[in-house]
Amino acid sequence: MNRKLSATTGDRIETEQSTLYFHIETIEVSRLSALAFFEAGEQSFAGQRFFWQNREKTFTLAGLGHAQTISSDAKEHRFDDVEQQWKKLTQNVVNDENNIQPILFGGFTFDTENEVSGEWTGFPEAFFAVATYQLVVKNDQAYVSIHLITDEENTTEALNALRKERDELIHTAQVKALKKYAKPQIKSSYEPYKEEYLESISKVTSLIRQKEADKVVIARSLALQFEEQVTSPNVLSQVMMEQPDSYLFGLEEQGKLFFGASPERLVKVSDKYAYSSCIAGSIKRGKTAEEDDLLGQSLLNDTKNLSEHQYVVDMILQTFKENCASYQIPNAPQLLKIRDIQHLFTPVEGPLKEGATVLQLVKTLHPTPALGGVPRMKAMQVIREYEPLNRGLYAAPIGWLDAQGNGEFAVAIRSALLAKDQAFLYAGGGIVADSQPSSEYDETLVKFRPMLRALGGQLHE
Ligand SMILES: C=C(O[C@H]1C=CC=C(C(=O)O)[C@@H]1O)C(=O)O
Ligand SMILES: [Mg+2]
Repeated sequence: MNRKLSATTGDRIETEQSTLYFHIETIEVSRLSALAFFEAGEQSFAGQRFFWQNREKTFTLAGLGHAQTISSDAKEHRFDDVEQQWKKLTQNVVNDENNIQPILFGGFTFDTENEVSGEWTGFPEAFFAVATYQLVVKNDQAYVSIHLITDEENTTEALNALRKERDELIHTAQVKALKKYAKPQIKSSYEPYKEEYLESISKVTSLIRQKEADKVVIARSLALQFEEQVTSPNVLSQVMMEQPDSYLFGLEEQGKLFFGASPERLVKVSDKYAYSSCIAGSIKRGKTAEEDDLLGQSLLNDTKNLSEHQYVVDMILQTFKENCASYQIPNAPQLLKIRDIQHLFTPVEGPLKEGATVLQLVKTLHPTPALGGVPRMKAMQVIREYEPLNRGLYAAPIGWLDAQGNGEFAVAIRSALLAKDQAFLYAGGGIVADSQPSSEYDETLVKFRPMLRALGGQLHE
């Protein structure tokens, strides 16, 4: 039985031009798979959906349709712009008894100065949405909210139509459940600018040896052509089955799906307490438990990887020192093992100072030296000069926030852009003074694996 939890009569939103009303109605639903709900929107909402699950699998979010979108092309001010627009929209939204409230989900681009055209052309520098139908699954409870933002005062008819559609979506998700998808069939694949990439690693390494920068992350892409168009629920269901220890995300925009399985938290804020993770330095998984352990031990003692890692720790720690009343950080990295790769990992946490918000932390942290480099501005210039790629949303913050100041952003790595019958996969690595082109190339192959497997690719050793 679905239980009605709460409904608002329409919170007023005063803007310069008009008065808007934000209607929210939430029901609790027994048994609902978030991915089946996402799939139920295939007919009516393809292109206007999102999906998110945290690493711990304790919070899952699916959104169908756009009650409102917030986008920004305000360059480096895009973080503030999104924050202000969201504050305005939720100025009168109050918390309901189960702490279910409207969520804003979306992502930022990696670099607003990148003008390389290609698969990302048309994407705004920040793109966020409040779903018309929002599903939140937490503590094993599922909640579906209707969001209606309108300037009409009389909304009885519109709300009734939305309720009817909501019930159909829930019914479809519960009765049909999730399809068993066959893996996509790849017709061909190629590695754009492979030679340029290898050359860029040598050049960037020599720049670093000449002390022009300390560390720069260089990325590349892998392009796939499929036999047929591939759908969003198909790839998300593959990723969900195959990548249990990662953040899972999918965001539809411009007729494409940006999706991935990232191990890396940029920042989480929960009840004014902040968490981040320093993740940099990598080695493959072993074929046996013994080999895996040996590889892990060698990573923990490898000077090149430890130096890649330390730049990230120093920068994130600095941000926590500035924004938190106190902080906690272990004094040596530990191993983070995910299906295809092991990383050096150092968690950081602390209570936020007054006035620090999740989006302000995202703004300050992006890009960490795990994705950009040190010094930040110099590294960005080097990336623009040597990387023939537009990263789009790859390596950038993706996640959600609510009106109460809670939220979580992952770094969108181990990710790909699905464009109908094509996909573009992205991977990079931290270049430091003693980097070698061939081993950096091999590291990107390992980092392509999660998305390549989900997309039906052959995984070579
Ligand atoms: C840039 C990526 O990974 C970063 C995160 C963890 C480890 C990294 C490394 O060891 O190079 C990278 O800094 C990527 O996966 O595309
Ligand atoms: Mg590396």
